[in-house]
Amino acid sequence: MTTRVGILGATGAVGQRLVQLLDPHPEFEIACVTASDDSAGRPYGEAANWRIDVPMPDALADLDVARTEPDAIPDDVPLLFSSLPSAVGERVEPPLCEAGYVVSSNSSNDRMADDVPLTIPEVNGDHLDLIEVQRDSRDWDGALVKNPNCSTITAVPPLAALAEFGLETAHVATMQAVSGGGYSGVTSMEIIDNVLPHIGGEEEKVETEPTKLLGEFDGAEVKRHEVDIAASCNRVATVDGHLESVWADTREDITADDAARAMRELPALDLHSSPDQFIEVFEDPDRPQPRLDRMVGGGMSVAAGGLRETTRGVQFNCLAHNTLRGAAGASVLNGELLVERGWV
Ligand SMILES: NC(=O)C1=CN([C@@H]2O[C@H](COP(=O)(O)OP(=O)(O)OC[C@H]3O[C@@H](n4cnc5c(N)ncnc54)[C@H](OP(=O)(O)O)[C@@H]3O)[C@@H](O)[C@H]2O)C=CC1
Ligand SMILES: N[C@@H](CC(=O)OP(=O)(O)O)C(=O)O
Repeated sequence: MTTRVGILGATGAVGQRLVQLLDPHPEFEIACVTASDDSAGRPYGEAANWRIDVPMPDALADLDVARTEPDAIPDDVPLLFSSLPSAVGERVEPPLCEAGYVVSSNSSNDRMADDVPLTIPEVNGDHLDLIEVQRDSRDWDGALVKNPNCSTITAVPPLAALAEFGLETAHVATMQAVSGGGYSGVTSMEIIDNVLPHIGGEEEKVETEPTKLLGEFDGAEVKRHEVDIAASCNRVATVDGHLESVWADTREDITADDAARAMRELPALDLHSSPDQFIEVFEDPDRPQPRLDRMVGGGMSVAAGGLRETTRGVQFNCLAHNTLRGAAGASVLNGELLVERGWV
């Protein structure tokens, strides 16, 4: 049996990726797409300025875009995937949850709220049980679940693998693709022949979101992990795929081989969008690279490489496709887990 789903912000960069992933999905059926009032009432094929490298699904082109509010969304669509600007998400997601919809959201609003699960299914899928606490405290029939920032999603899986060695601190320097800023986020005059050494708010997210993701849920709250993270976030002239250099310090002695083994052994899940190998570890020191490796595991694996020992731990590079594993794919995976665990 398929679950009817809606996509909020379906005309945007991440929304189009959601359409790409959900249209052929065997467990979900796209029943509703929403966007701003400028797009509402128009067929999706006309409202969406389609820019990804697969054709727009025929079935979507004639579907009318709905307004992004509870009254405009059919009652028999229990699960909504949200890729709205965060200020819009902050305003519209809670009323939708109150109205009974389960919202799997990419947007950064409410990620760090104590009663909102922030999940990467392979790392902390058990945090979904926080929905019980959320429903009690907010008196909602629906639920709000978030996936992390795309740079956070890239660094956290390898760090989760290193947790067994007593992860104490991490320094992260990102090289982020232009698609992370959305279609009109970075102009060609800004980025060609250039690197932009600042992405507003990104460093704070990379420094704080991992403490929640790597934290322990005790049935009532998530006890934050004590890892101390410092980040420097940079925009580079790649289209897709965030590459990051990470220095991780551990309490216990660790070799590069120990780290590679721990990363390779972090289990994948058996969900439709799960890659076979969650972290793909490269031996070749000049991999992973964005153009060559962003599609490992269908764009859903995290790639790591360049592992070497330092005086206090290990250094490595890691990479994930920012609009697949880092955004739309992350939300779809959360949606699959929500259904599997009976929250939808
Ligand atoms: N790009 C990326 O790699 C990542 C993005 N994200 C997050 O995902 C979200 C979407 O990003 P992205 O797709 O790049 O953004 P876009 O600007 O490309 O798309 C925004 C979407 O939201 C809709 N929208 C805008 N304003 C409103 C409104 N007032 N009411 C209802 N709908 C509205 C737009 O509709 P319309 O077309 O009608 O304007 C469009 O569908 C953001 O929160 C972003 O931070 C997260 C991780 C990675
Ligand atoms: N800021 C990220 C993308 C993004 O939208 O992040 P967030 O989901 O935290 O707002 C980037 O530019 O690559």
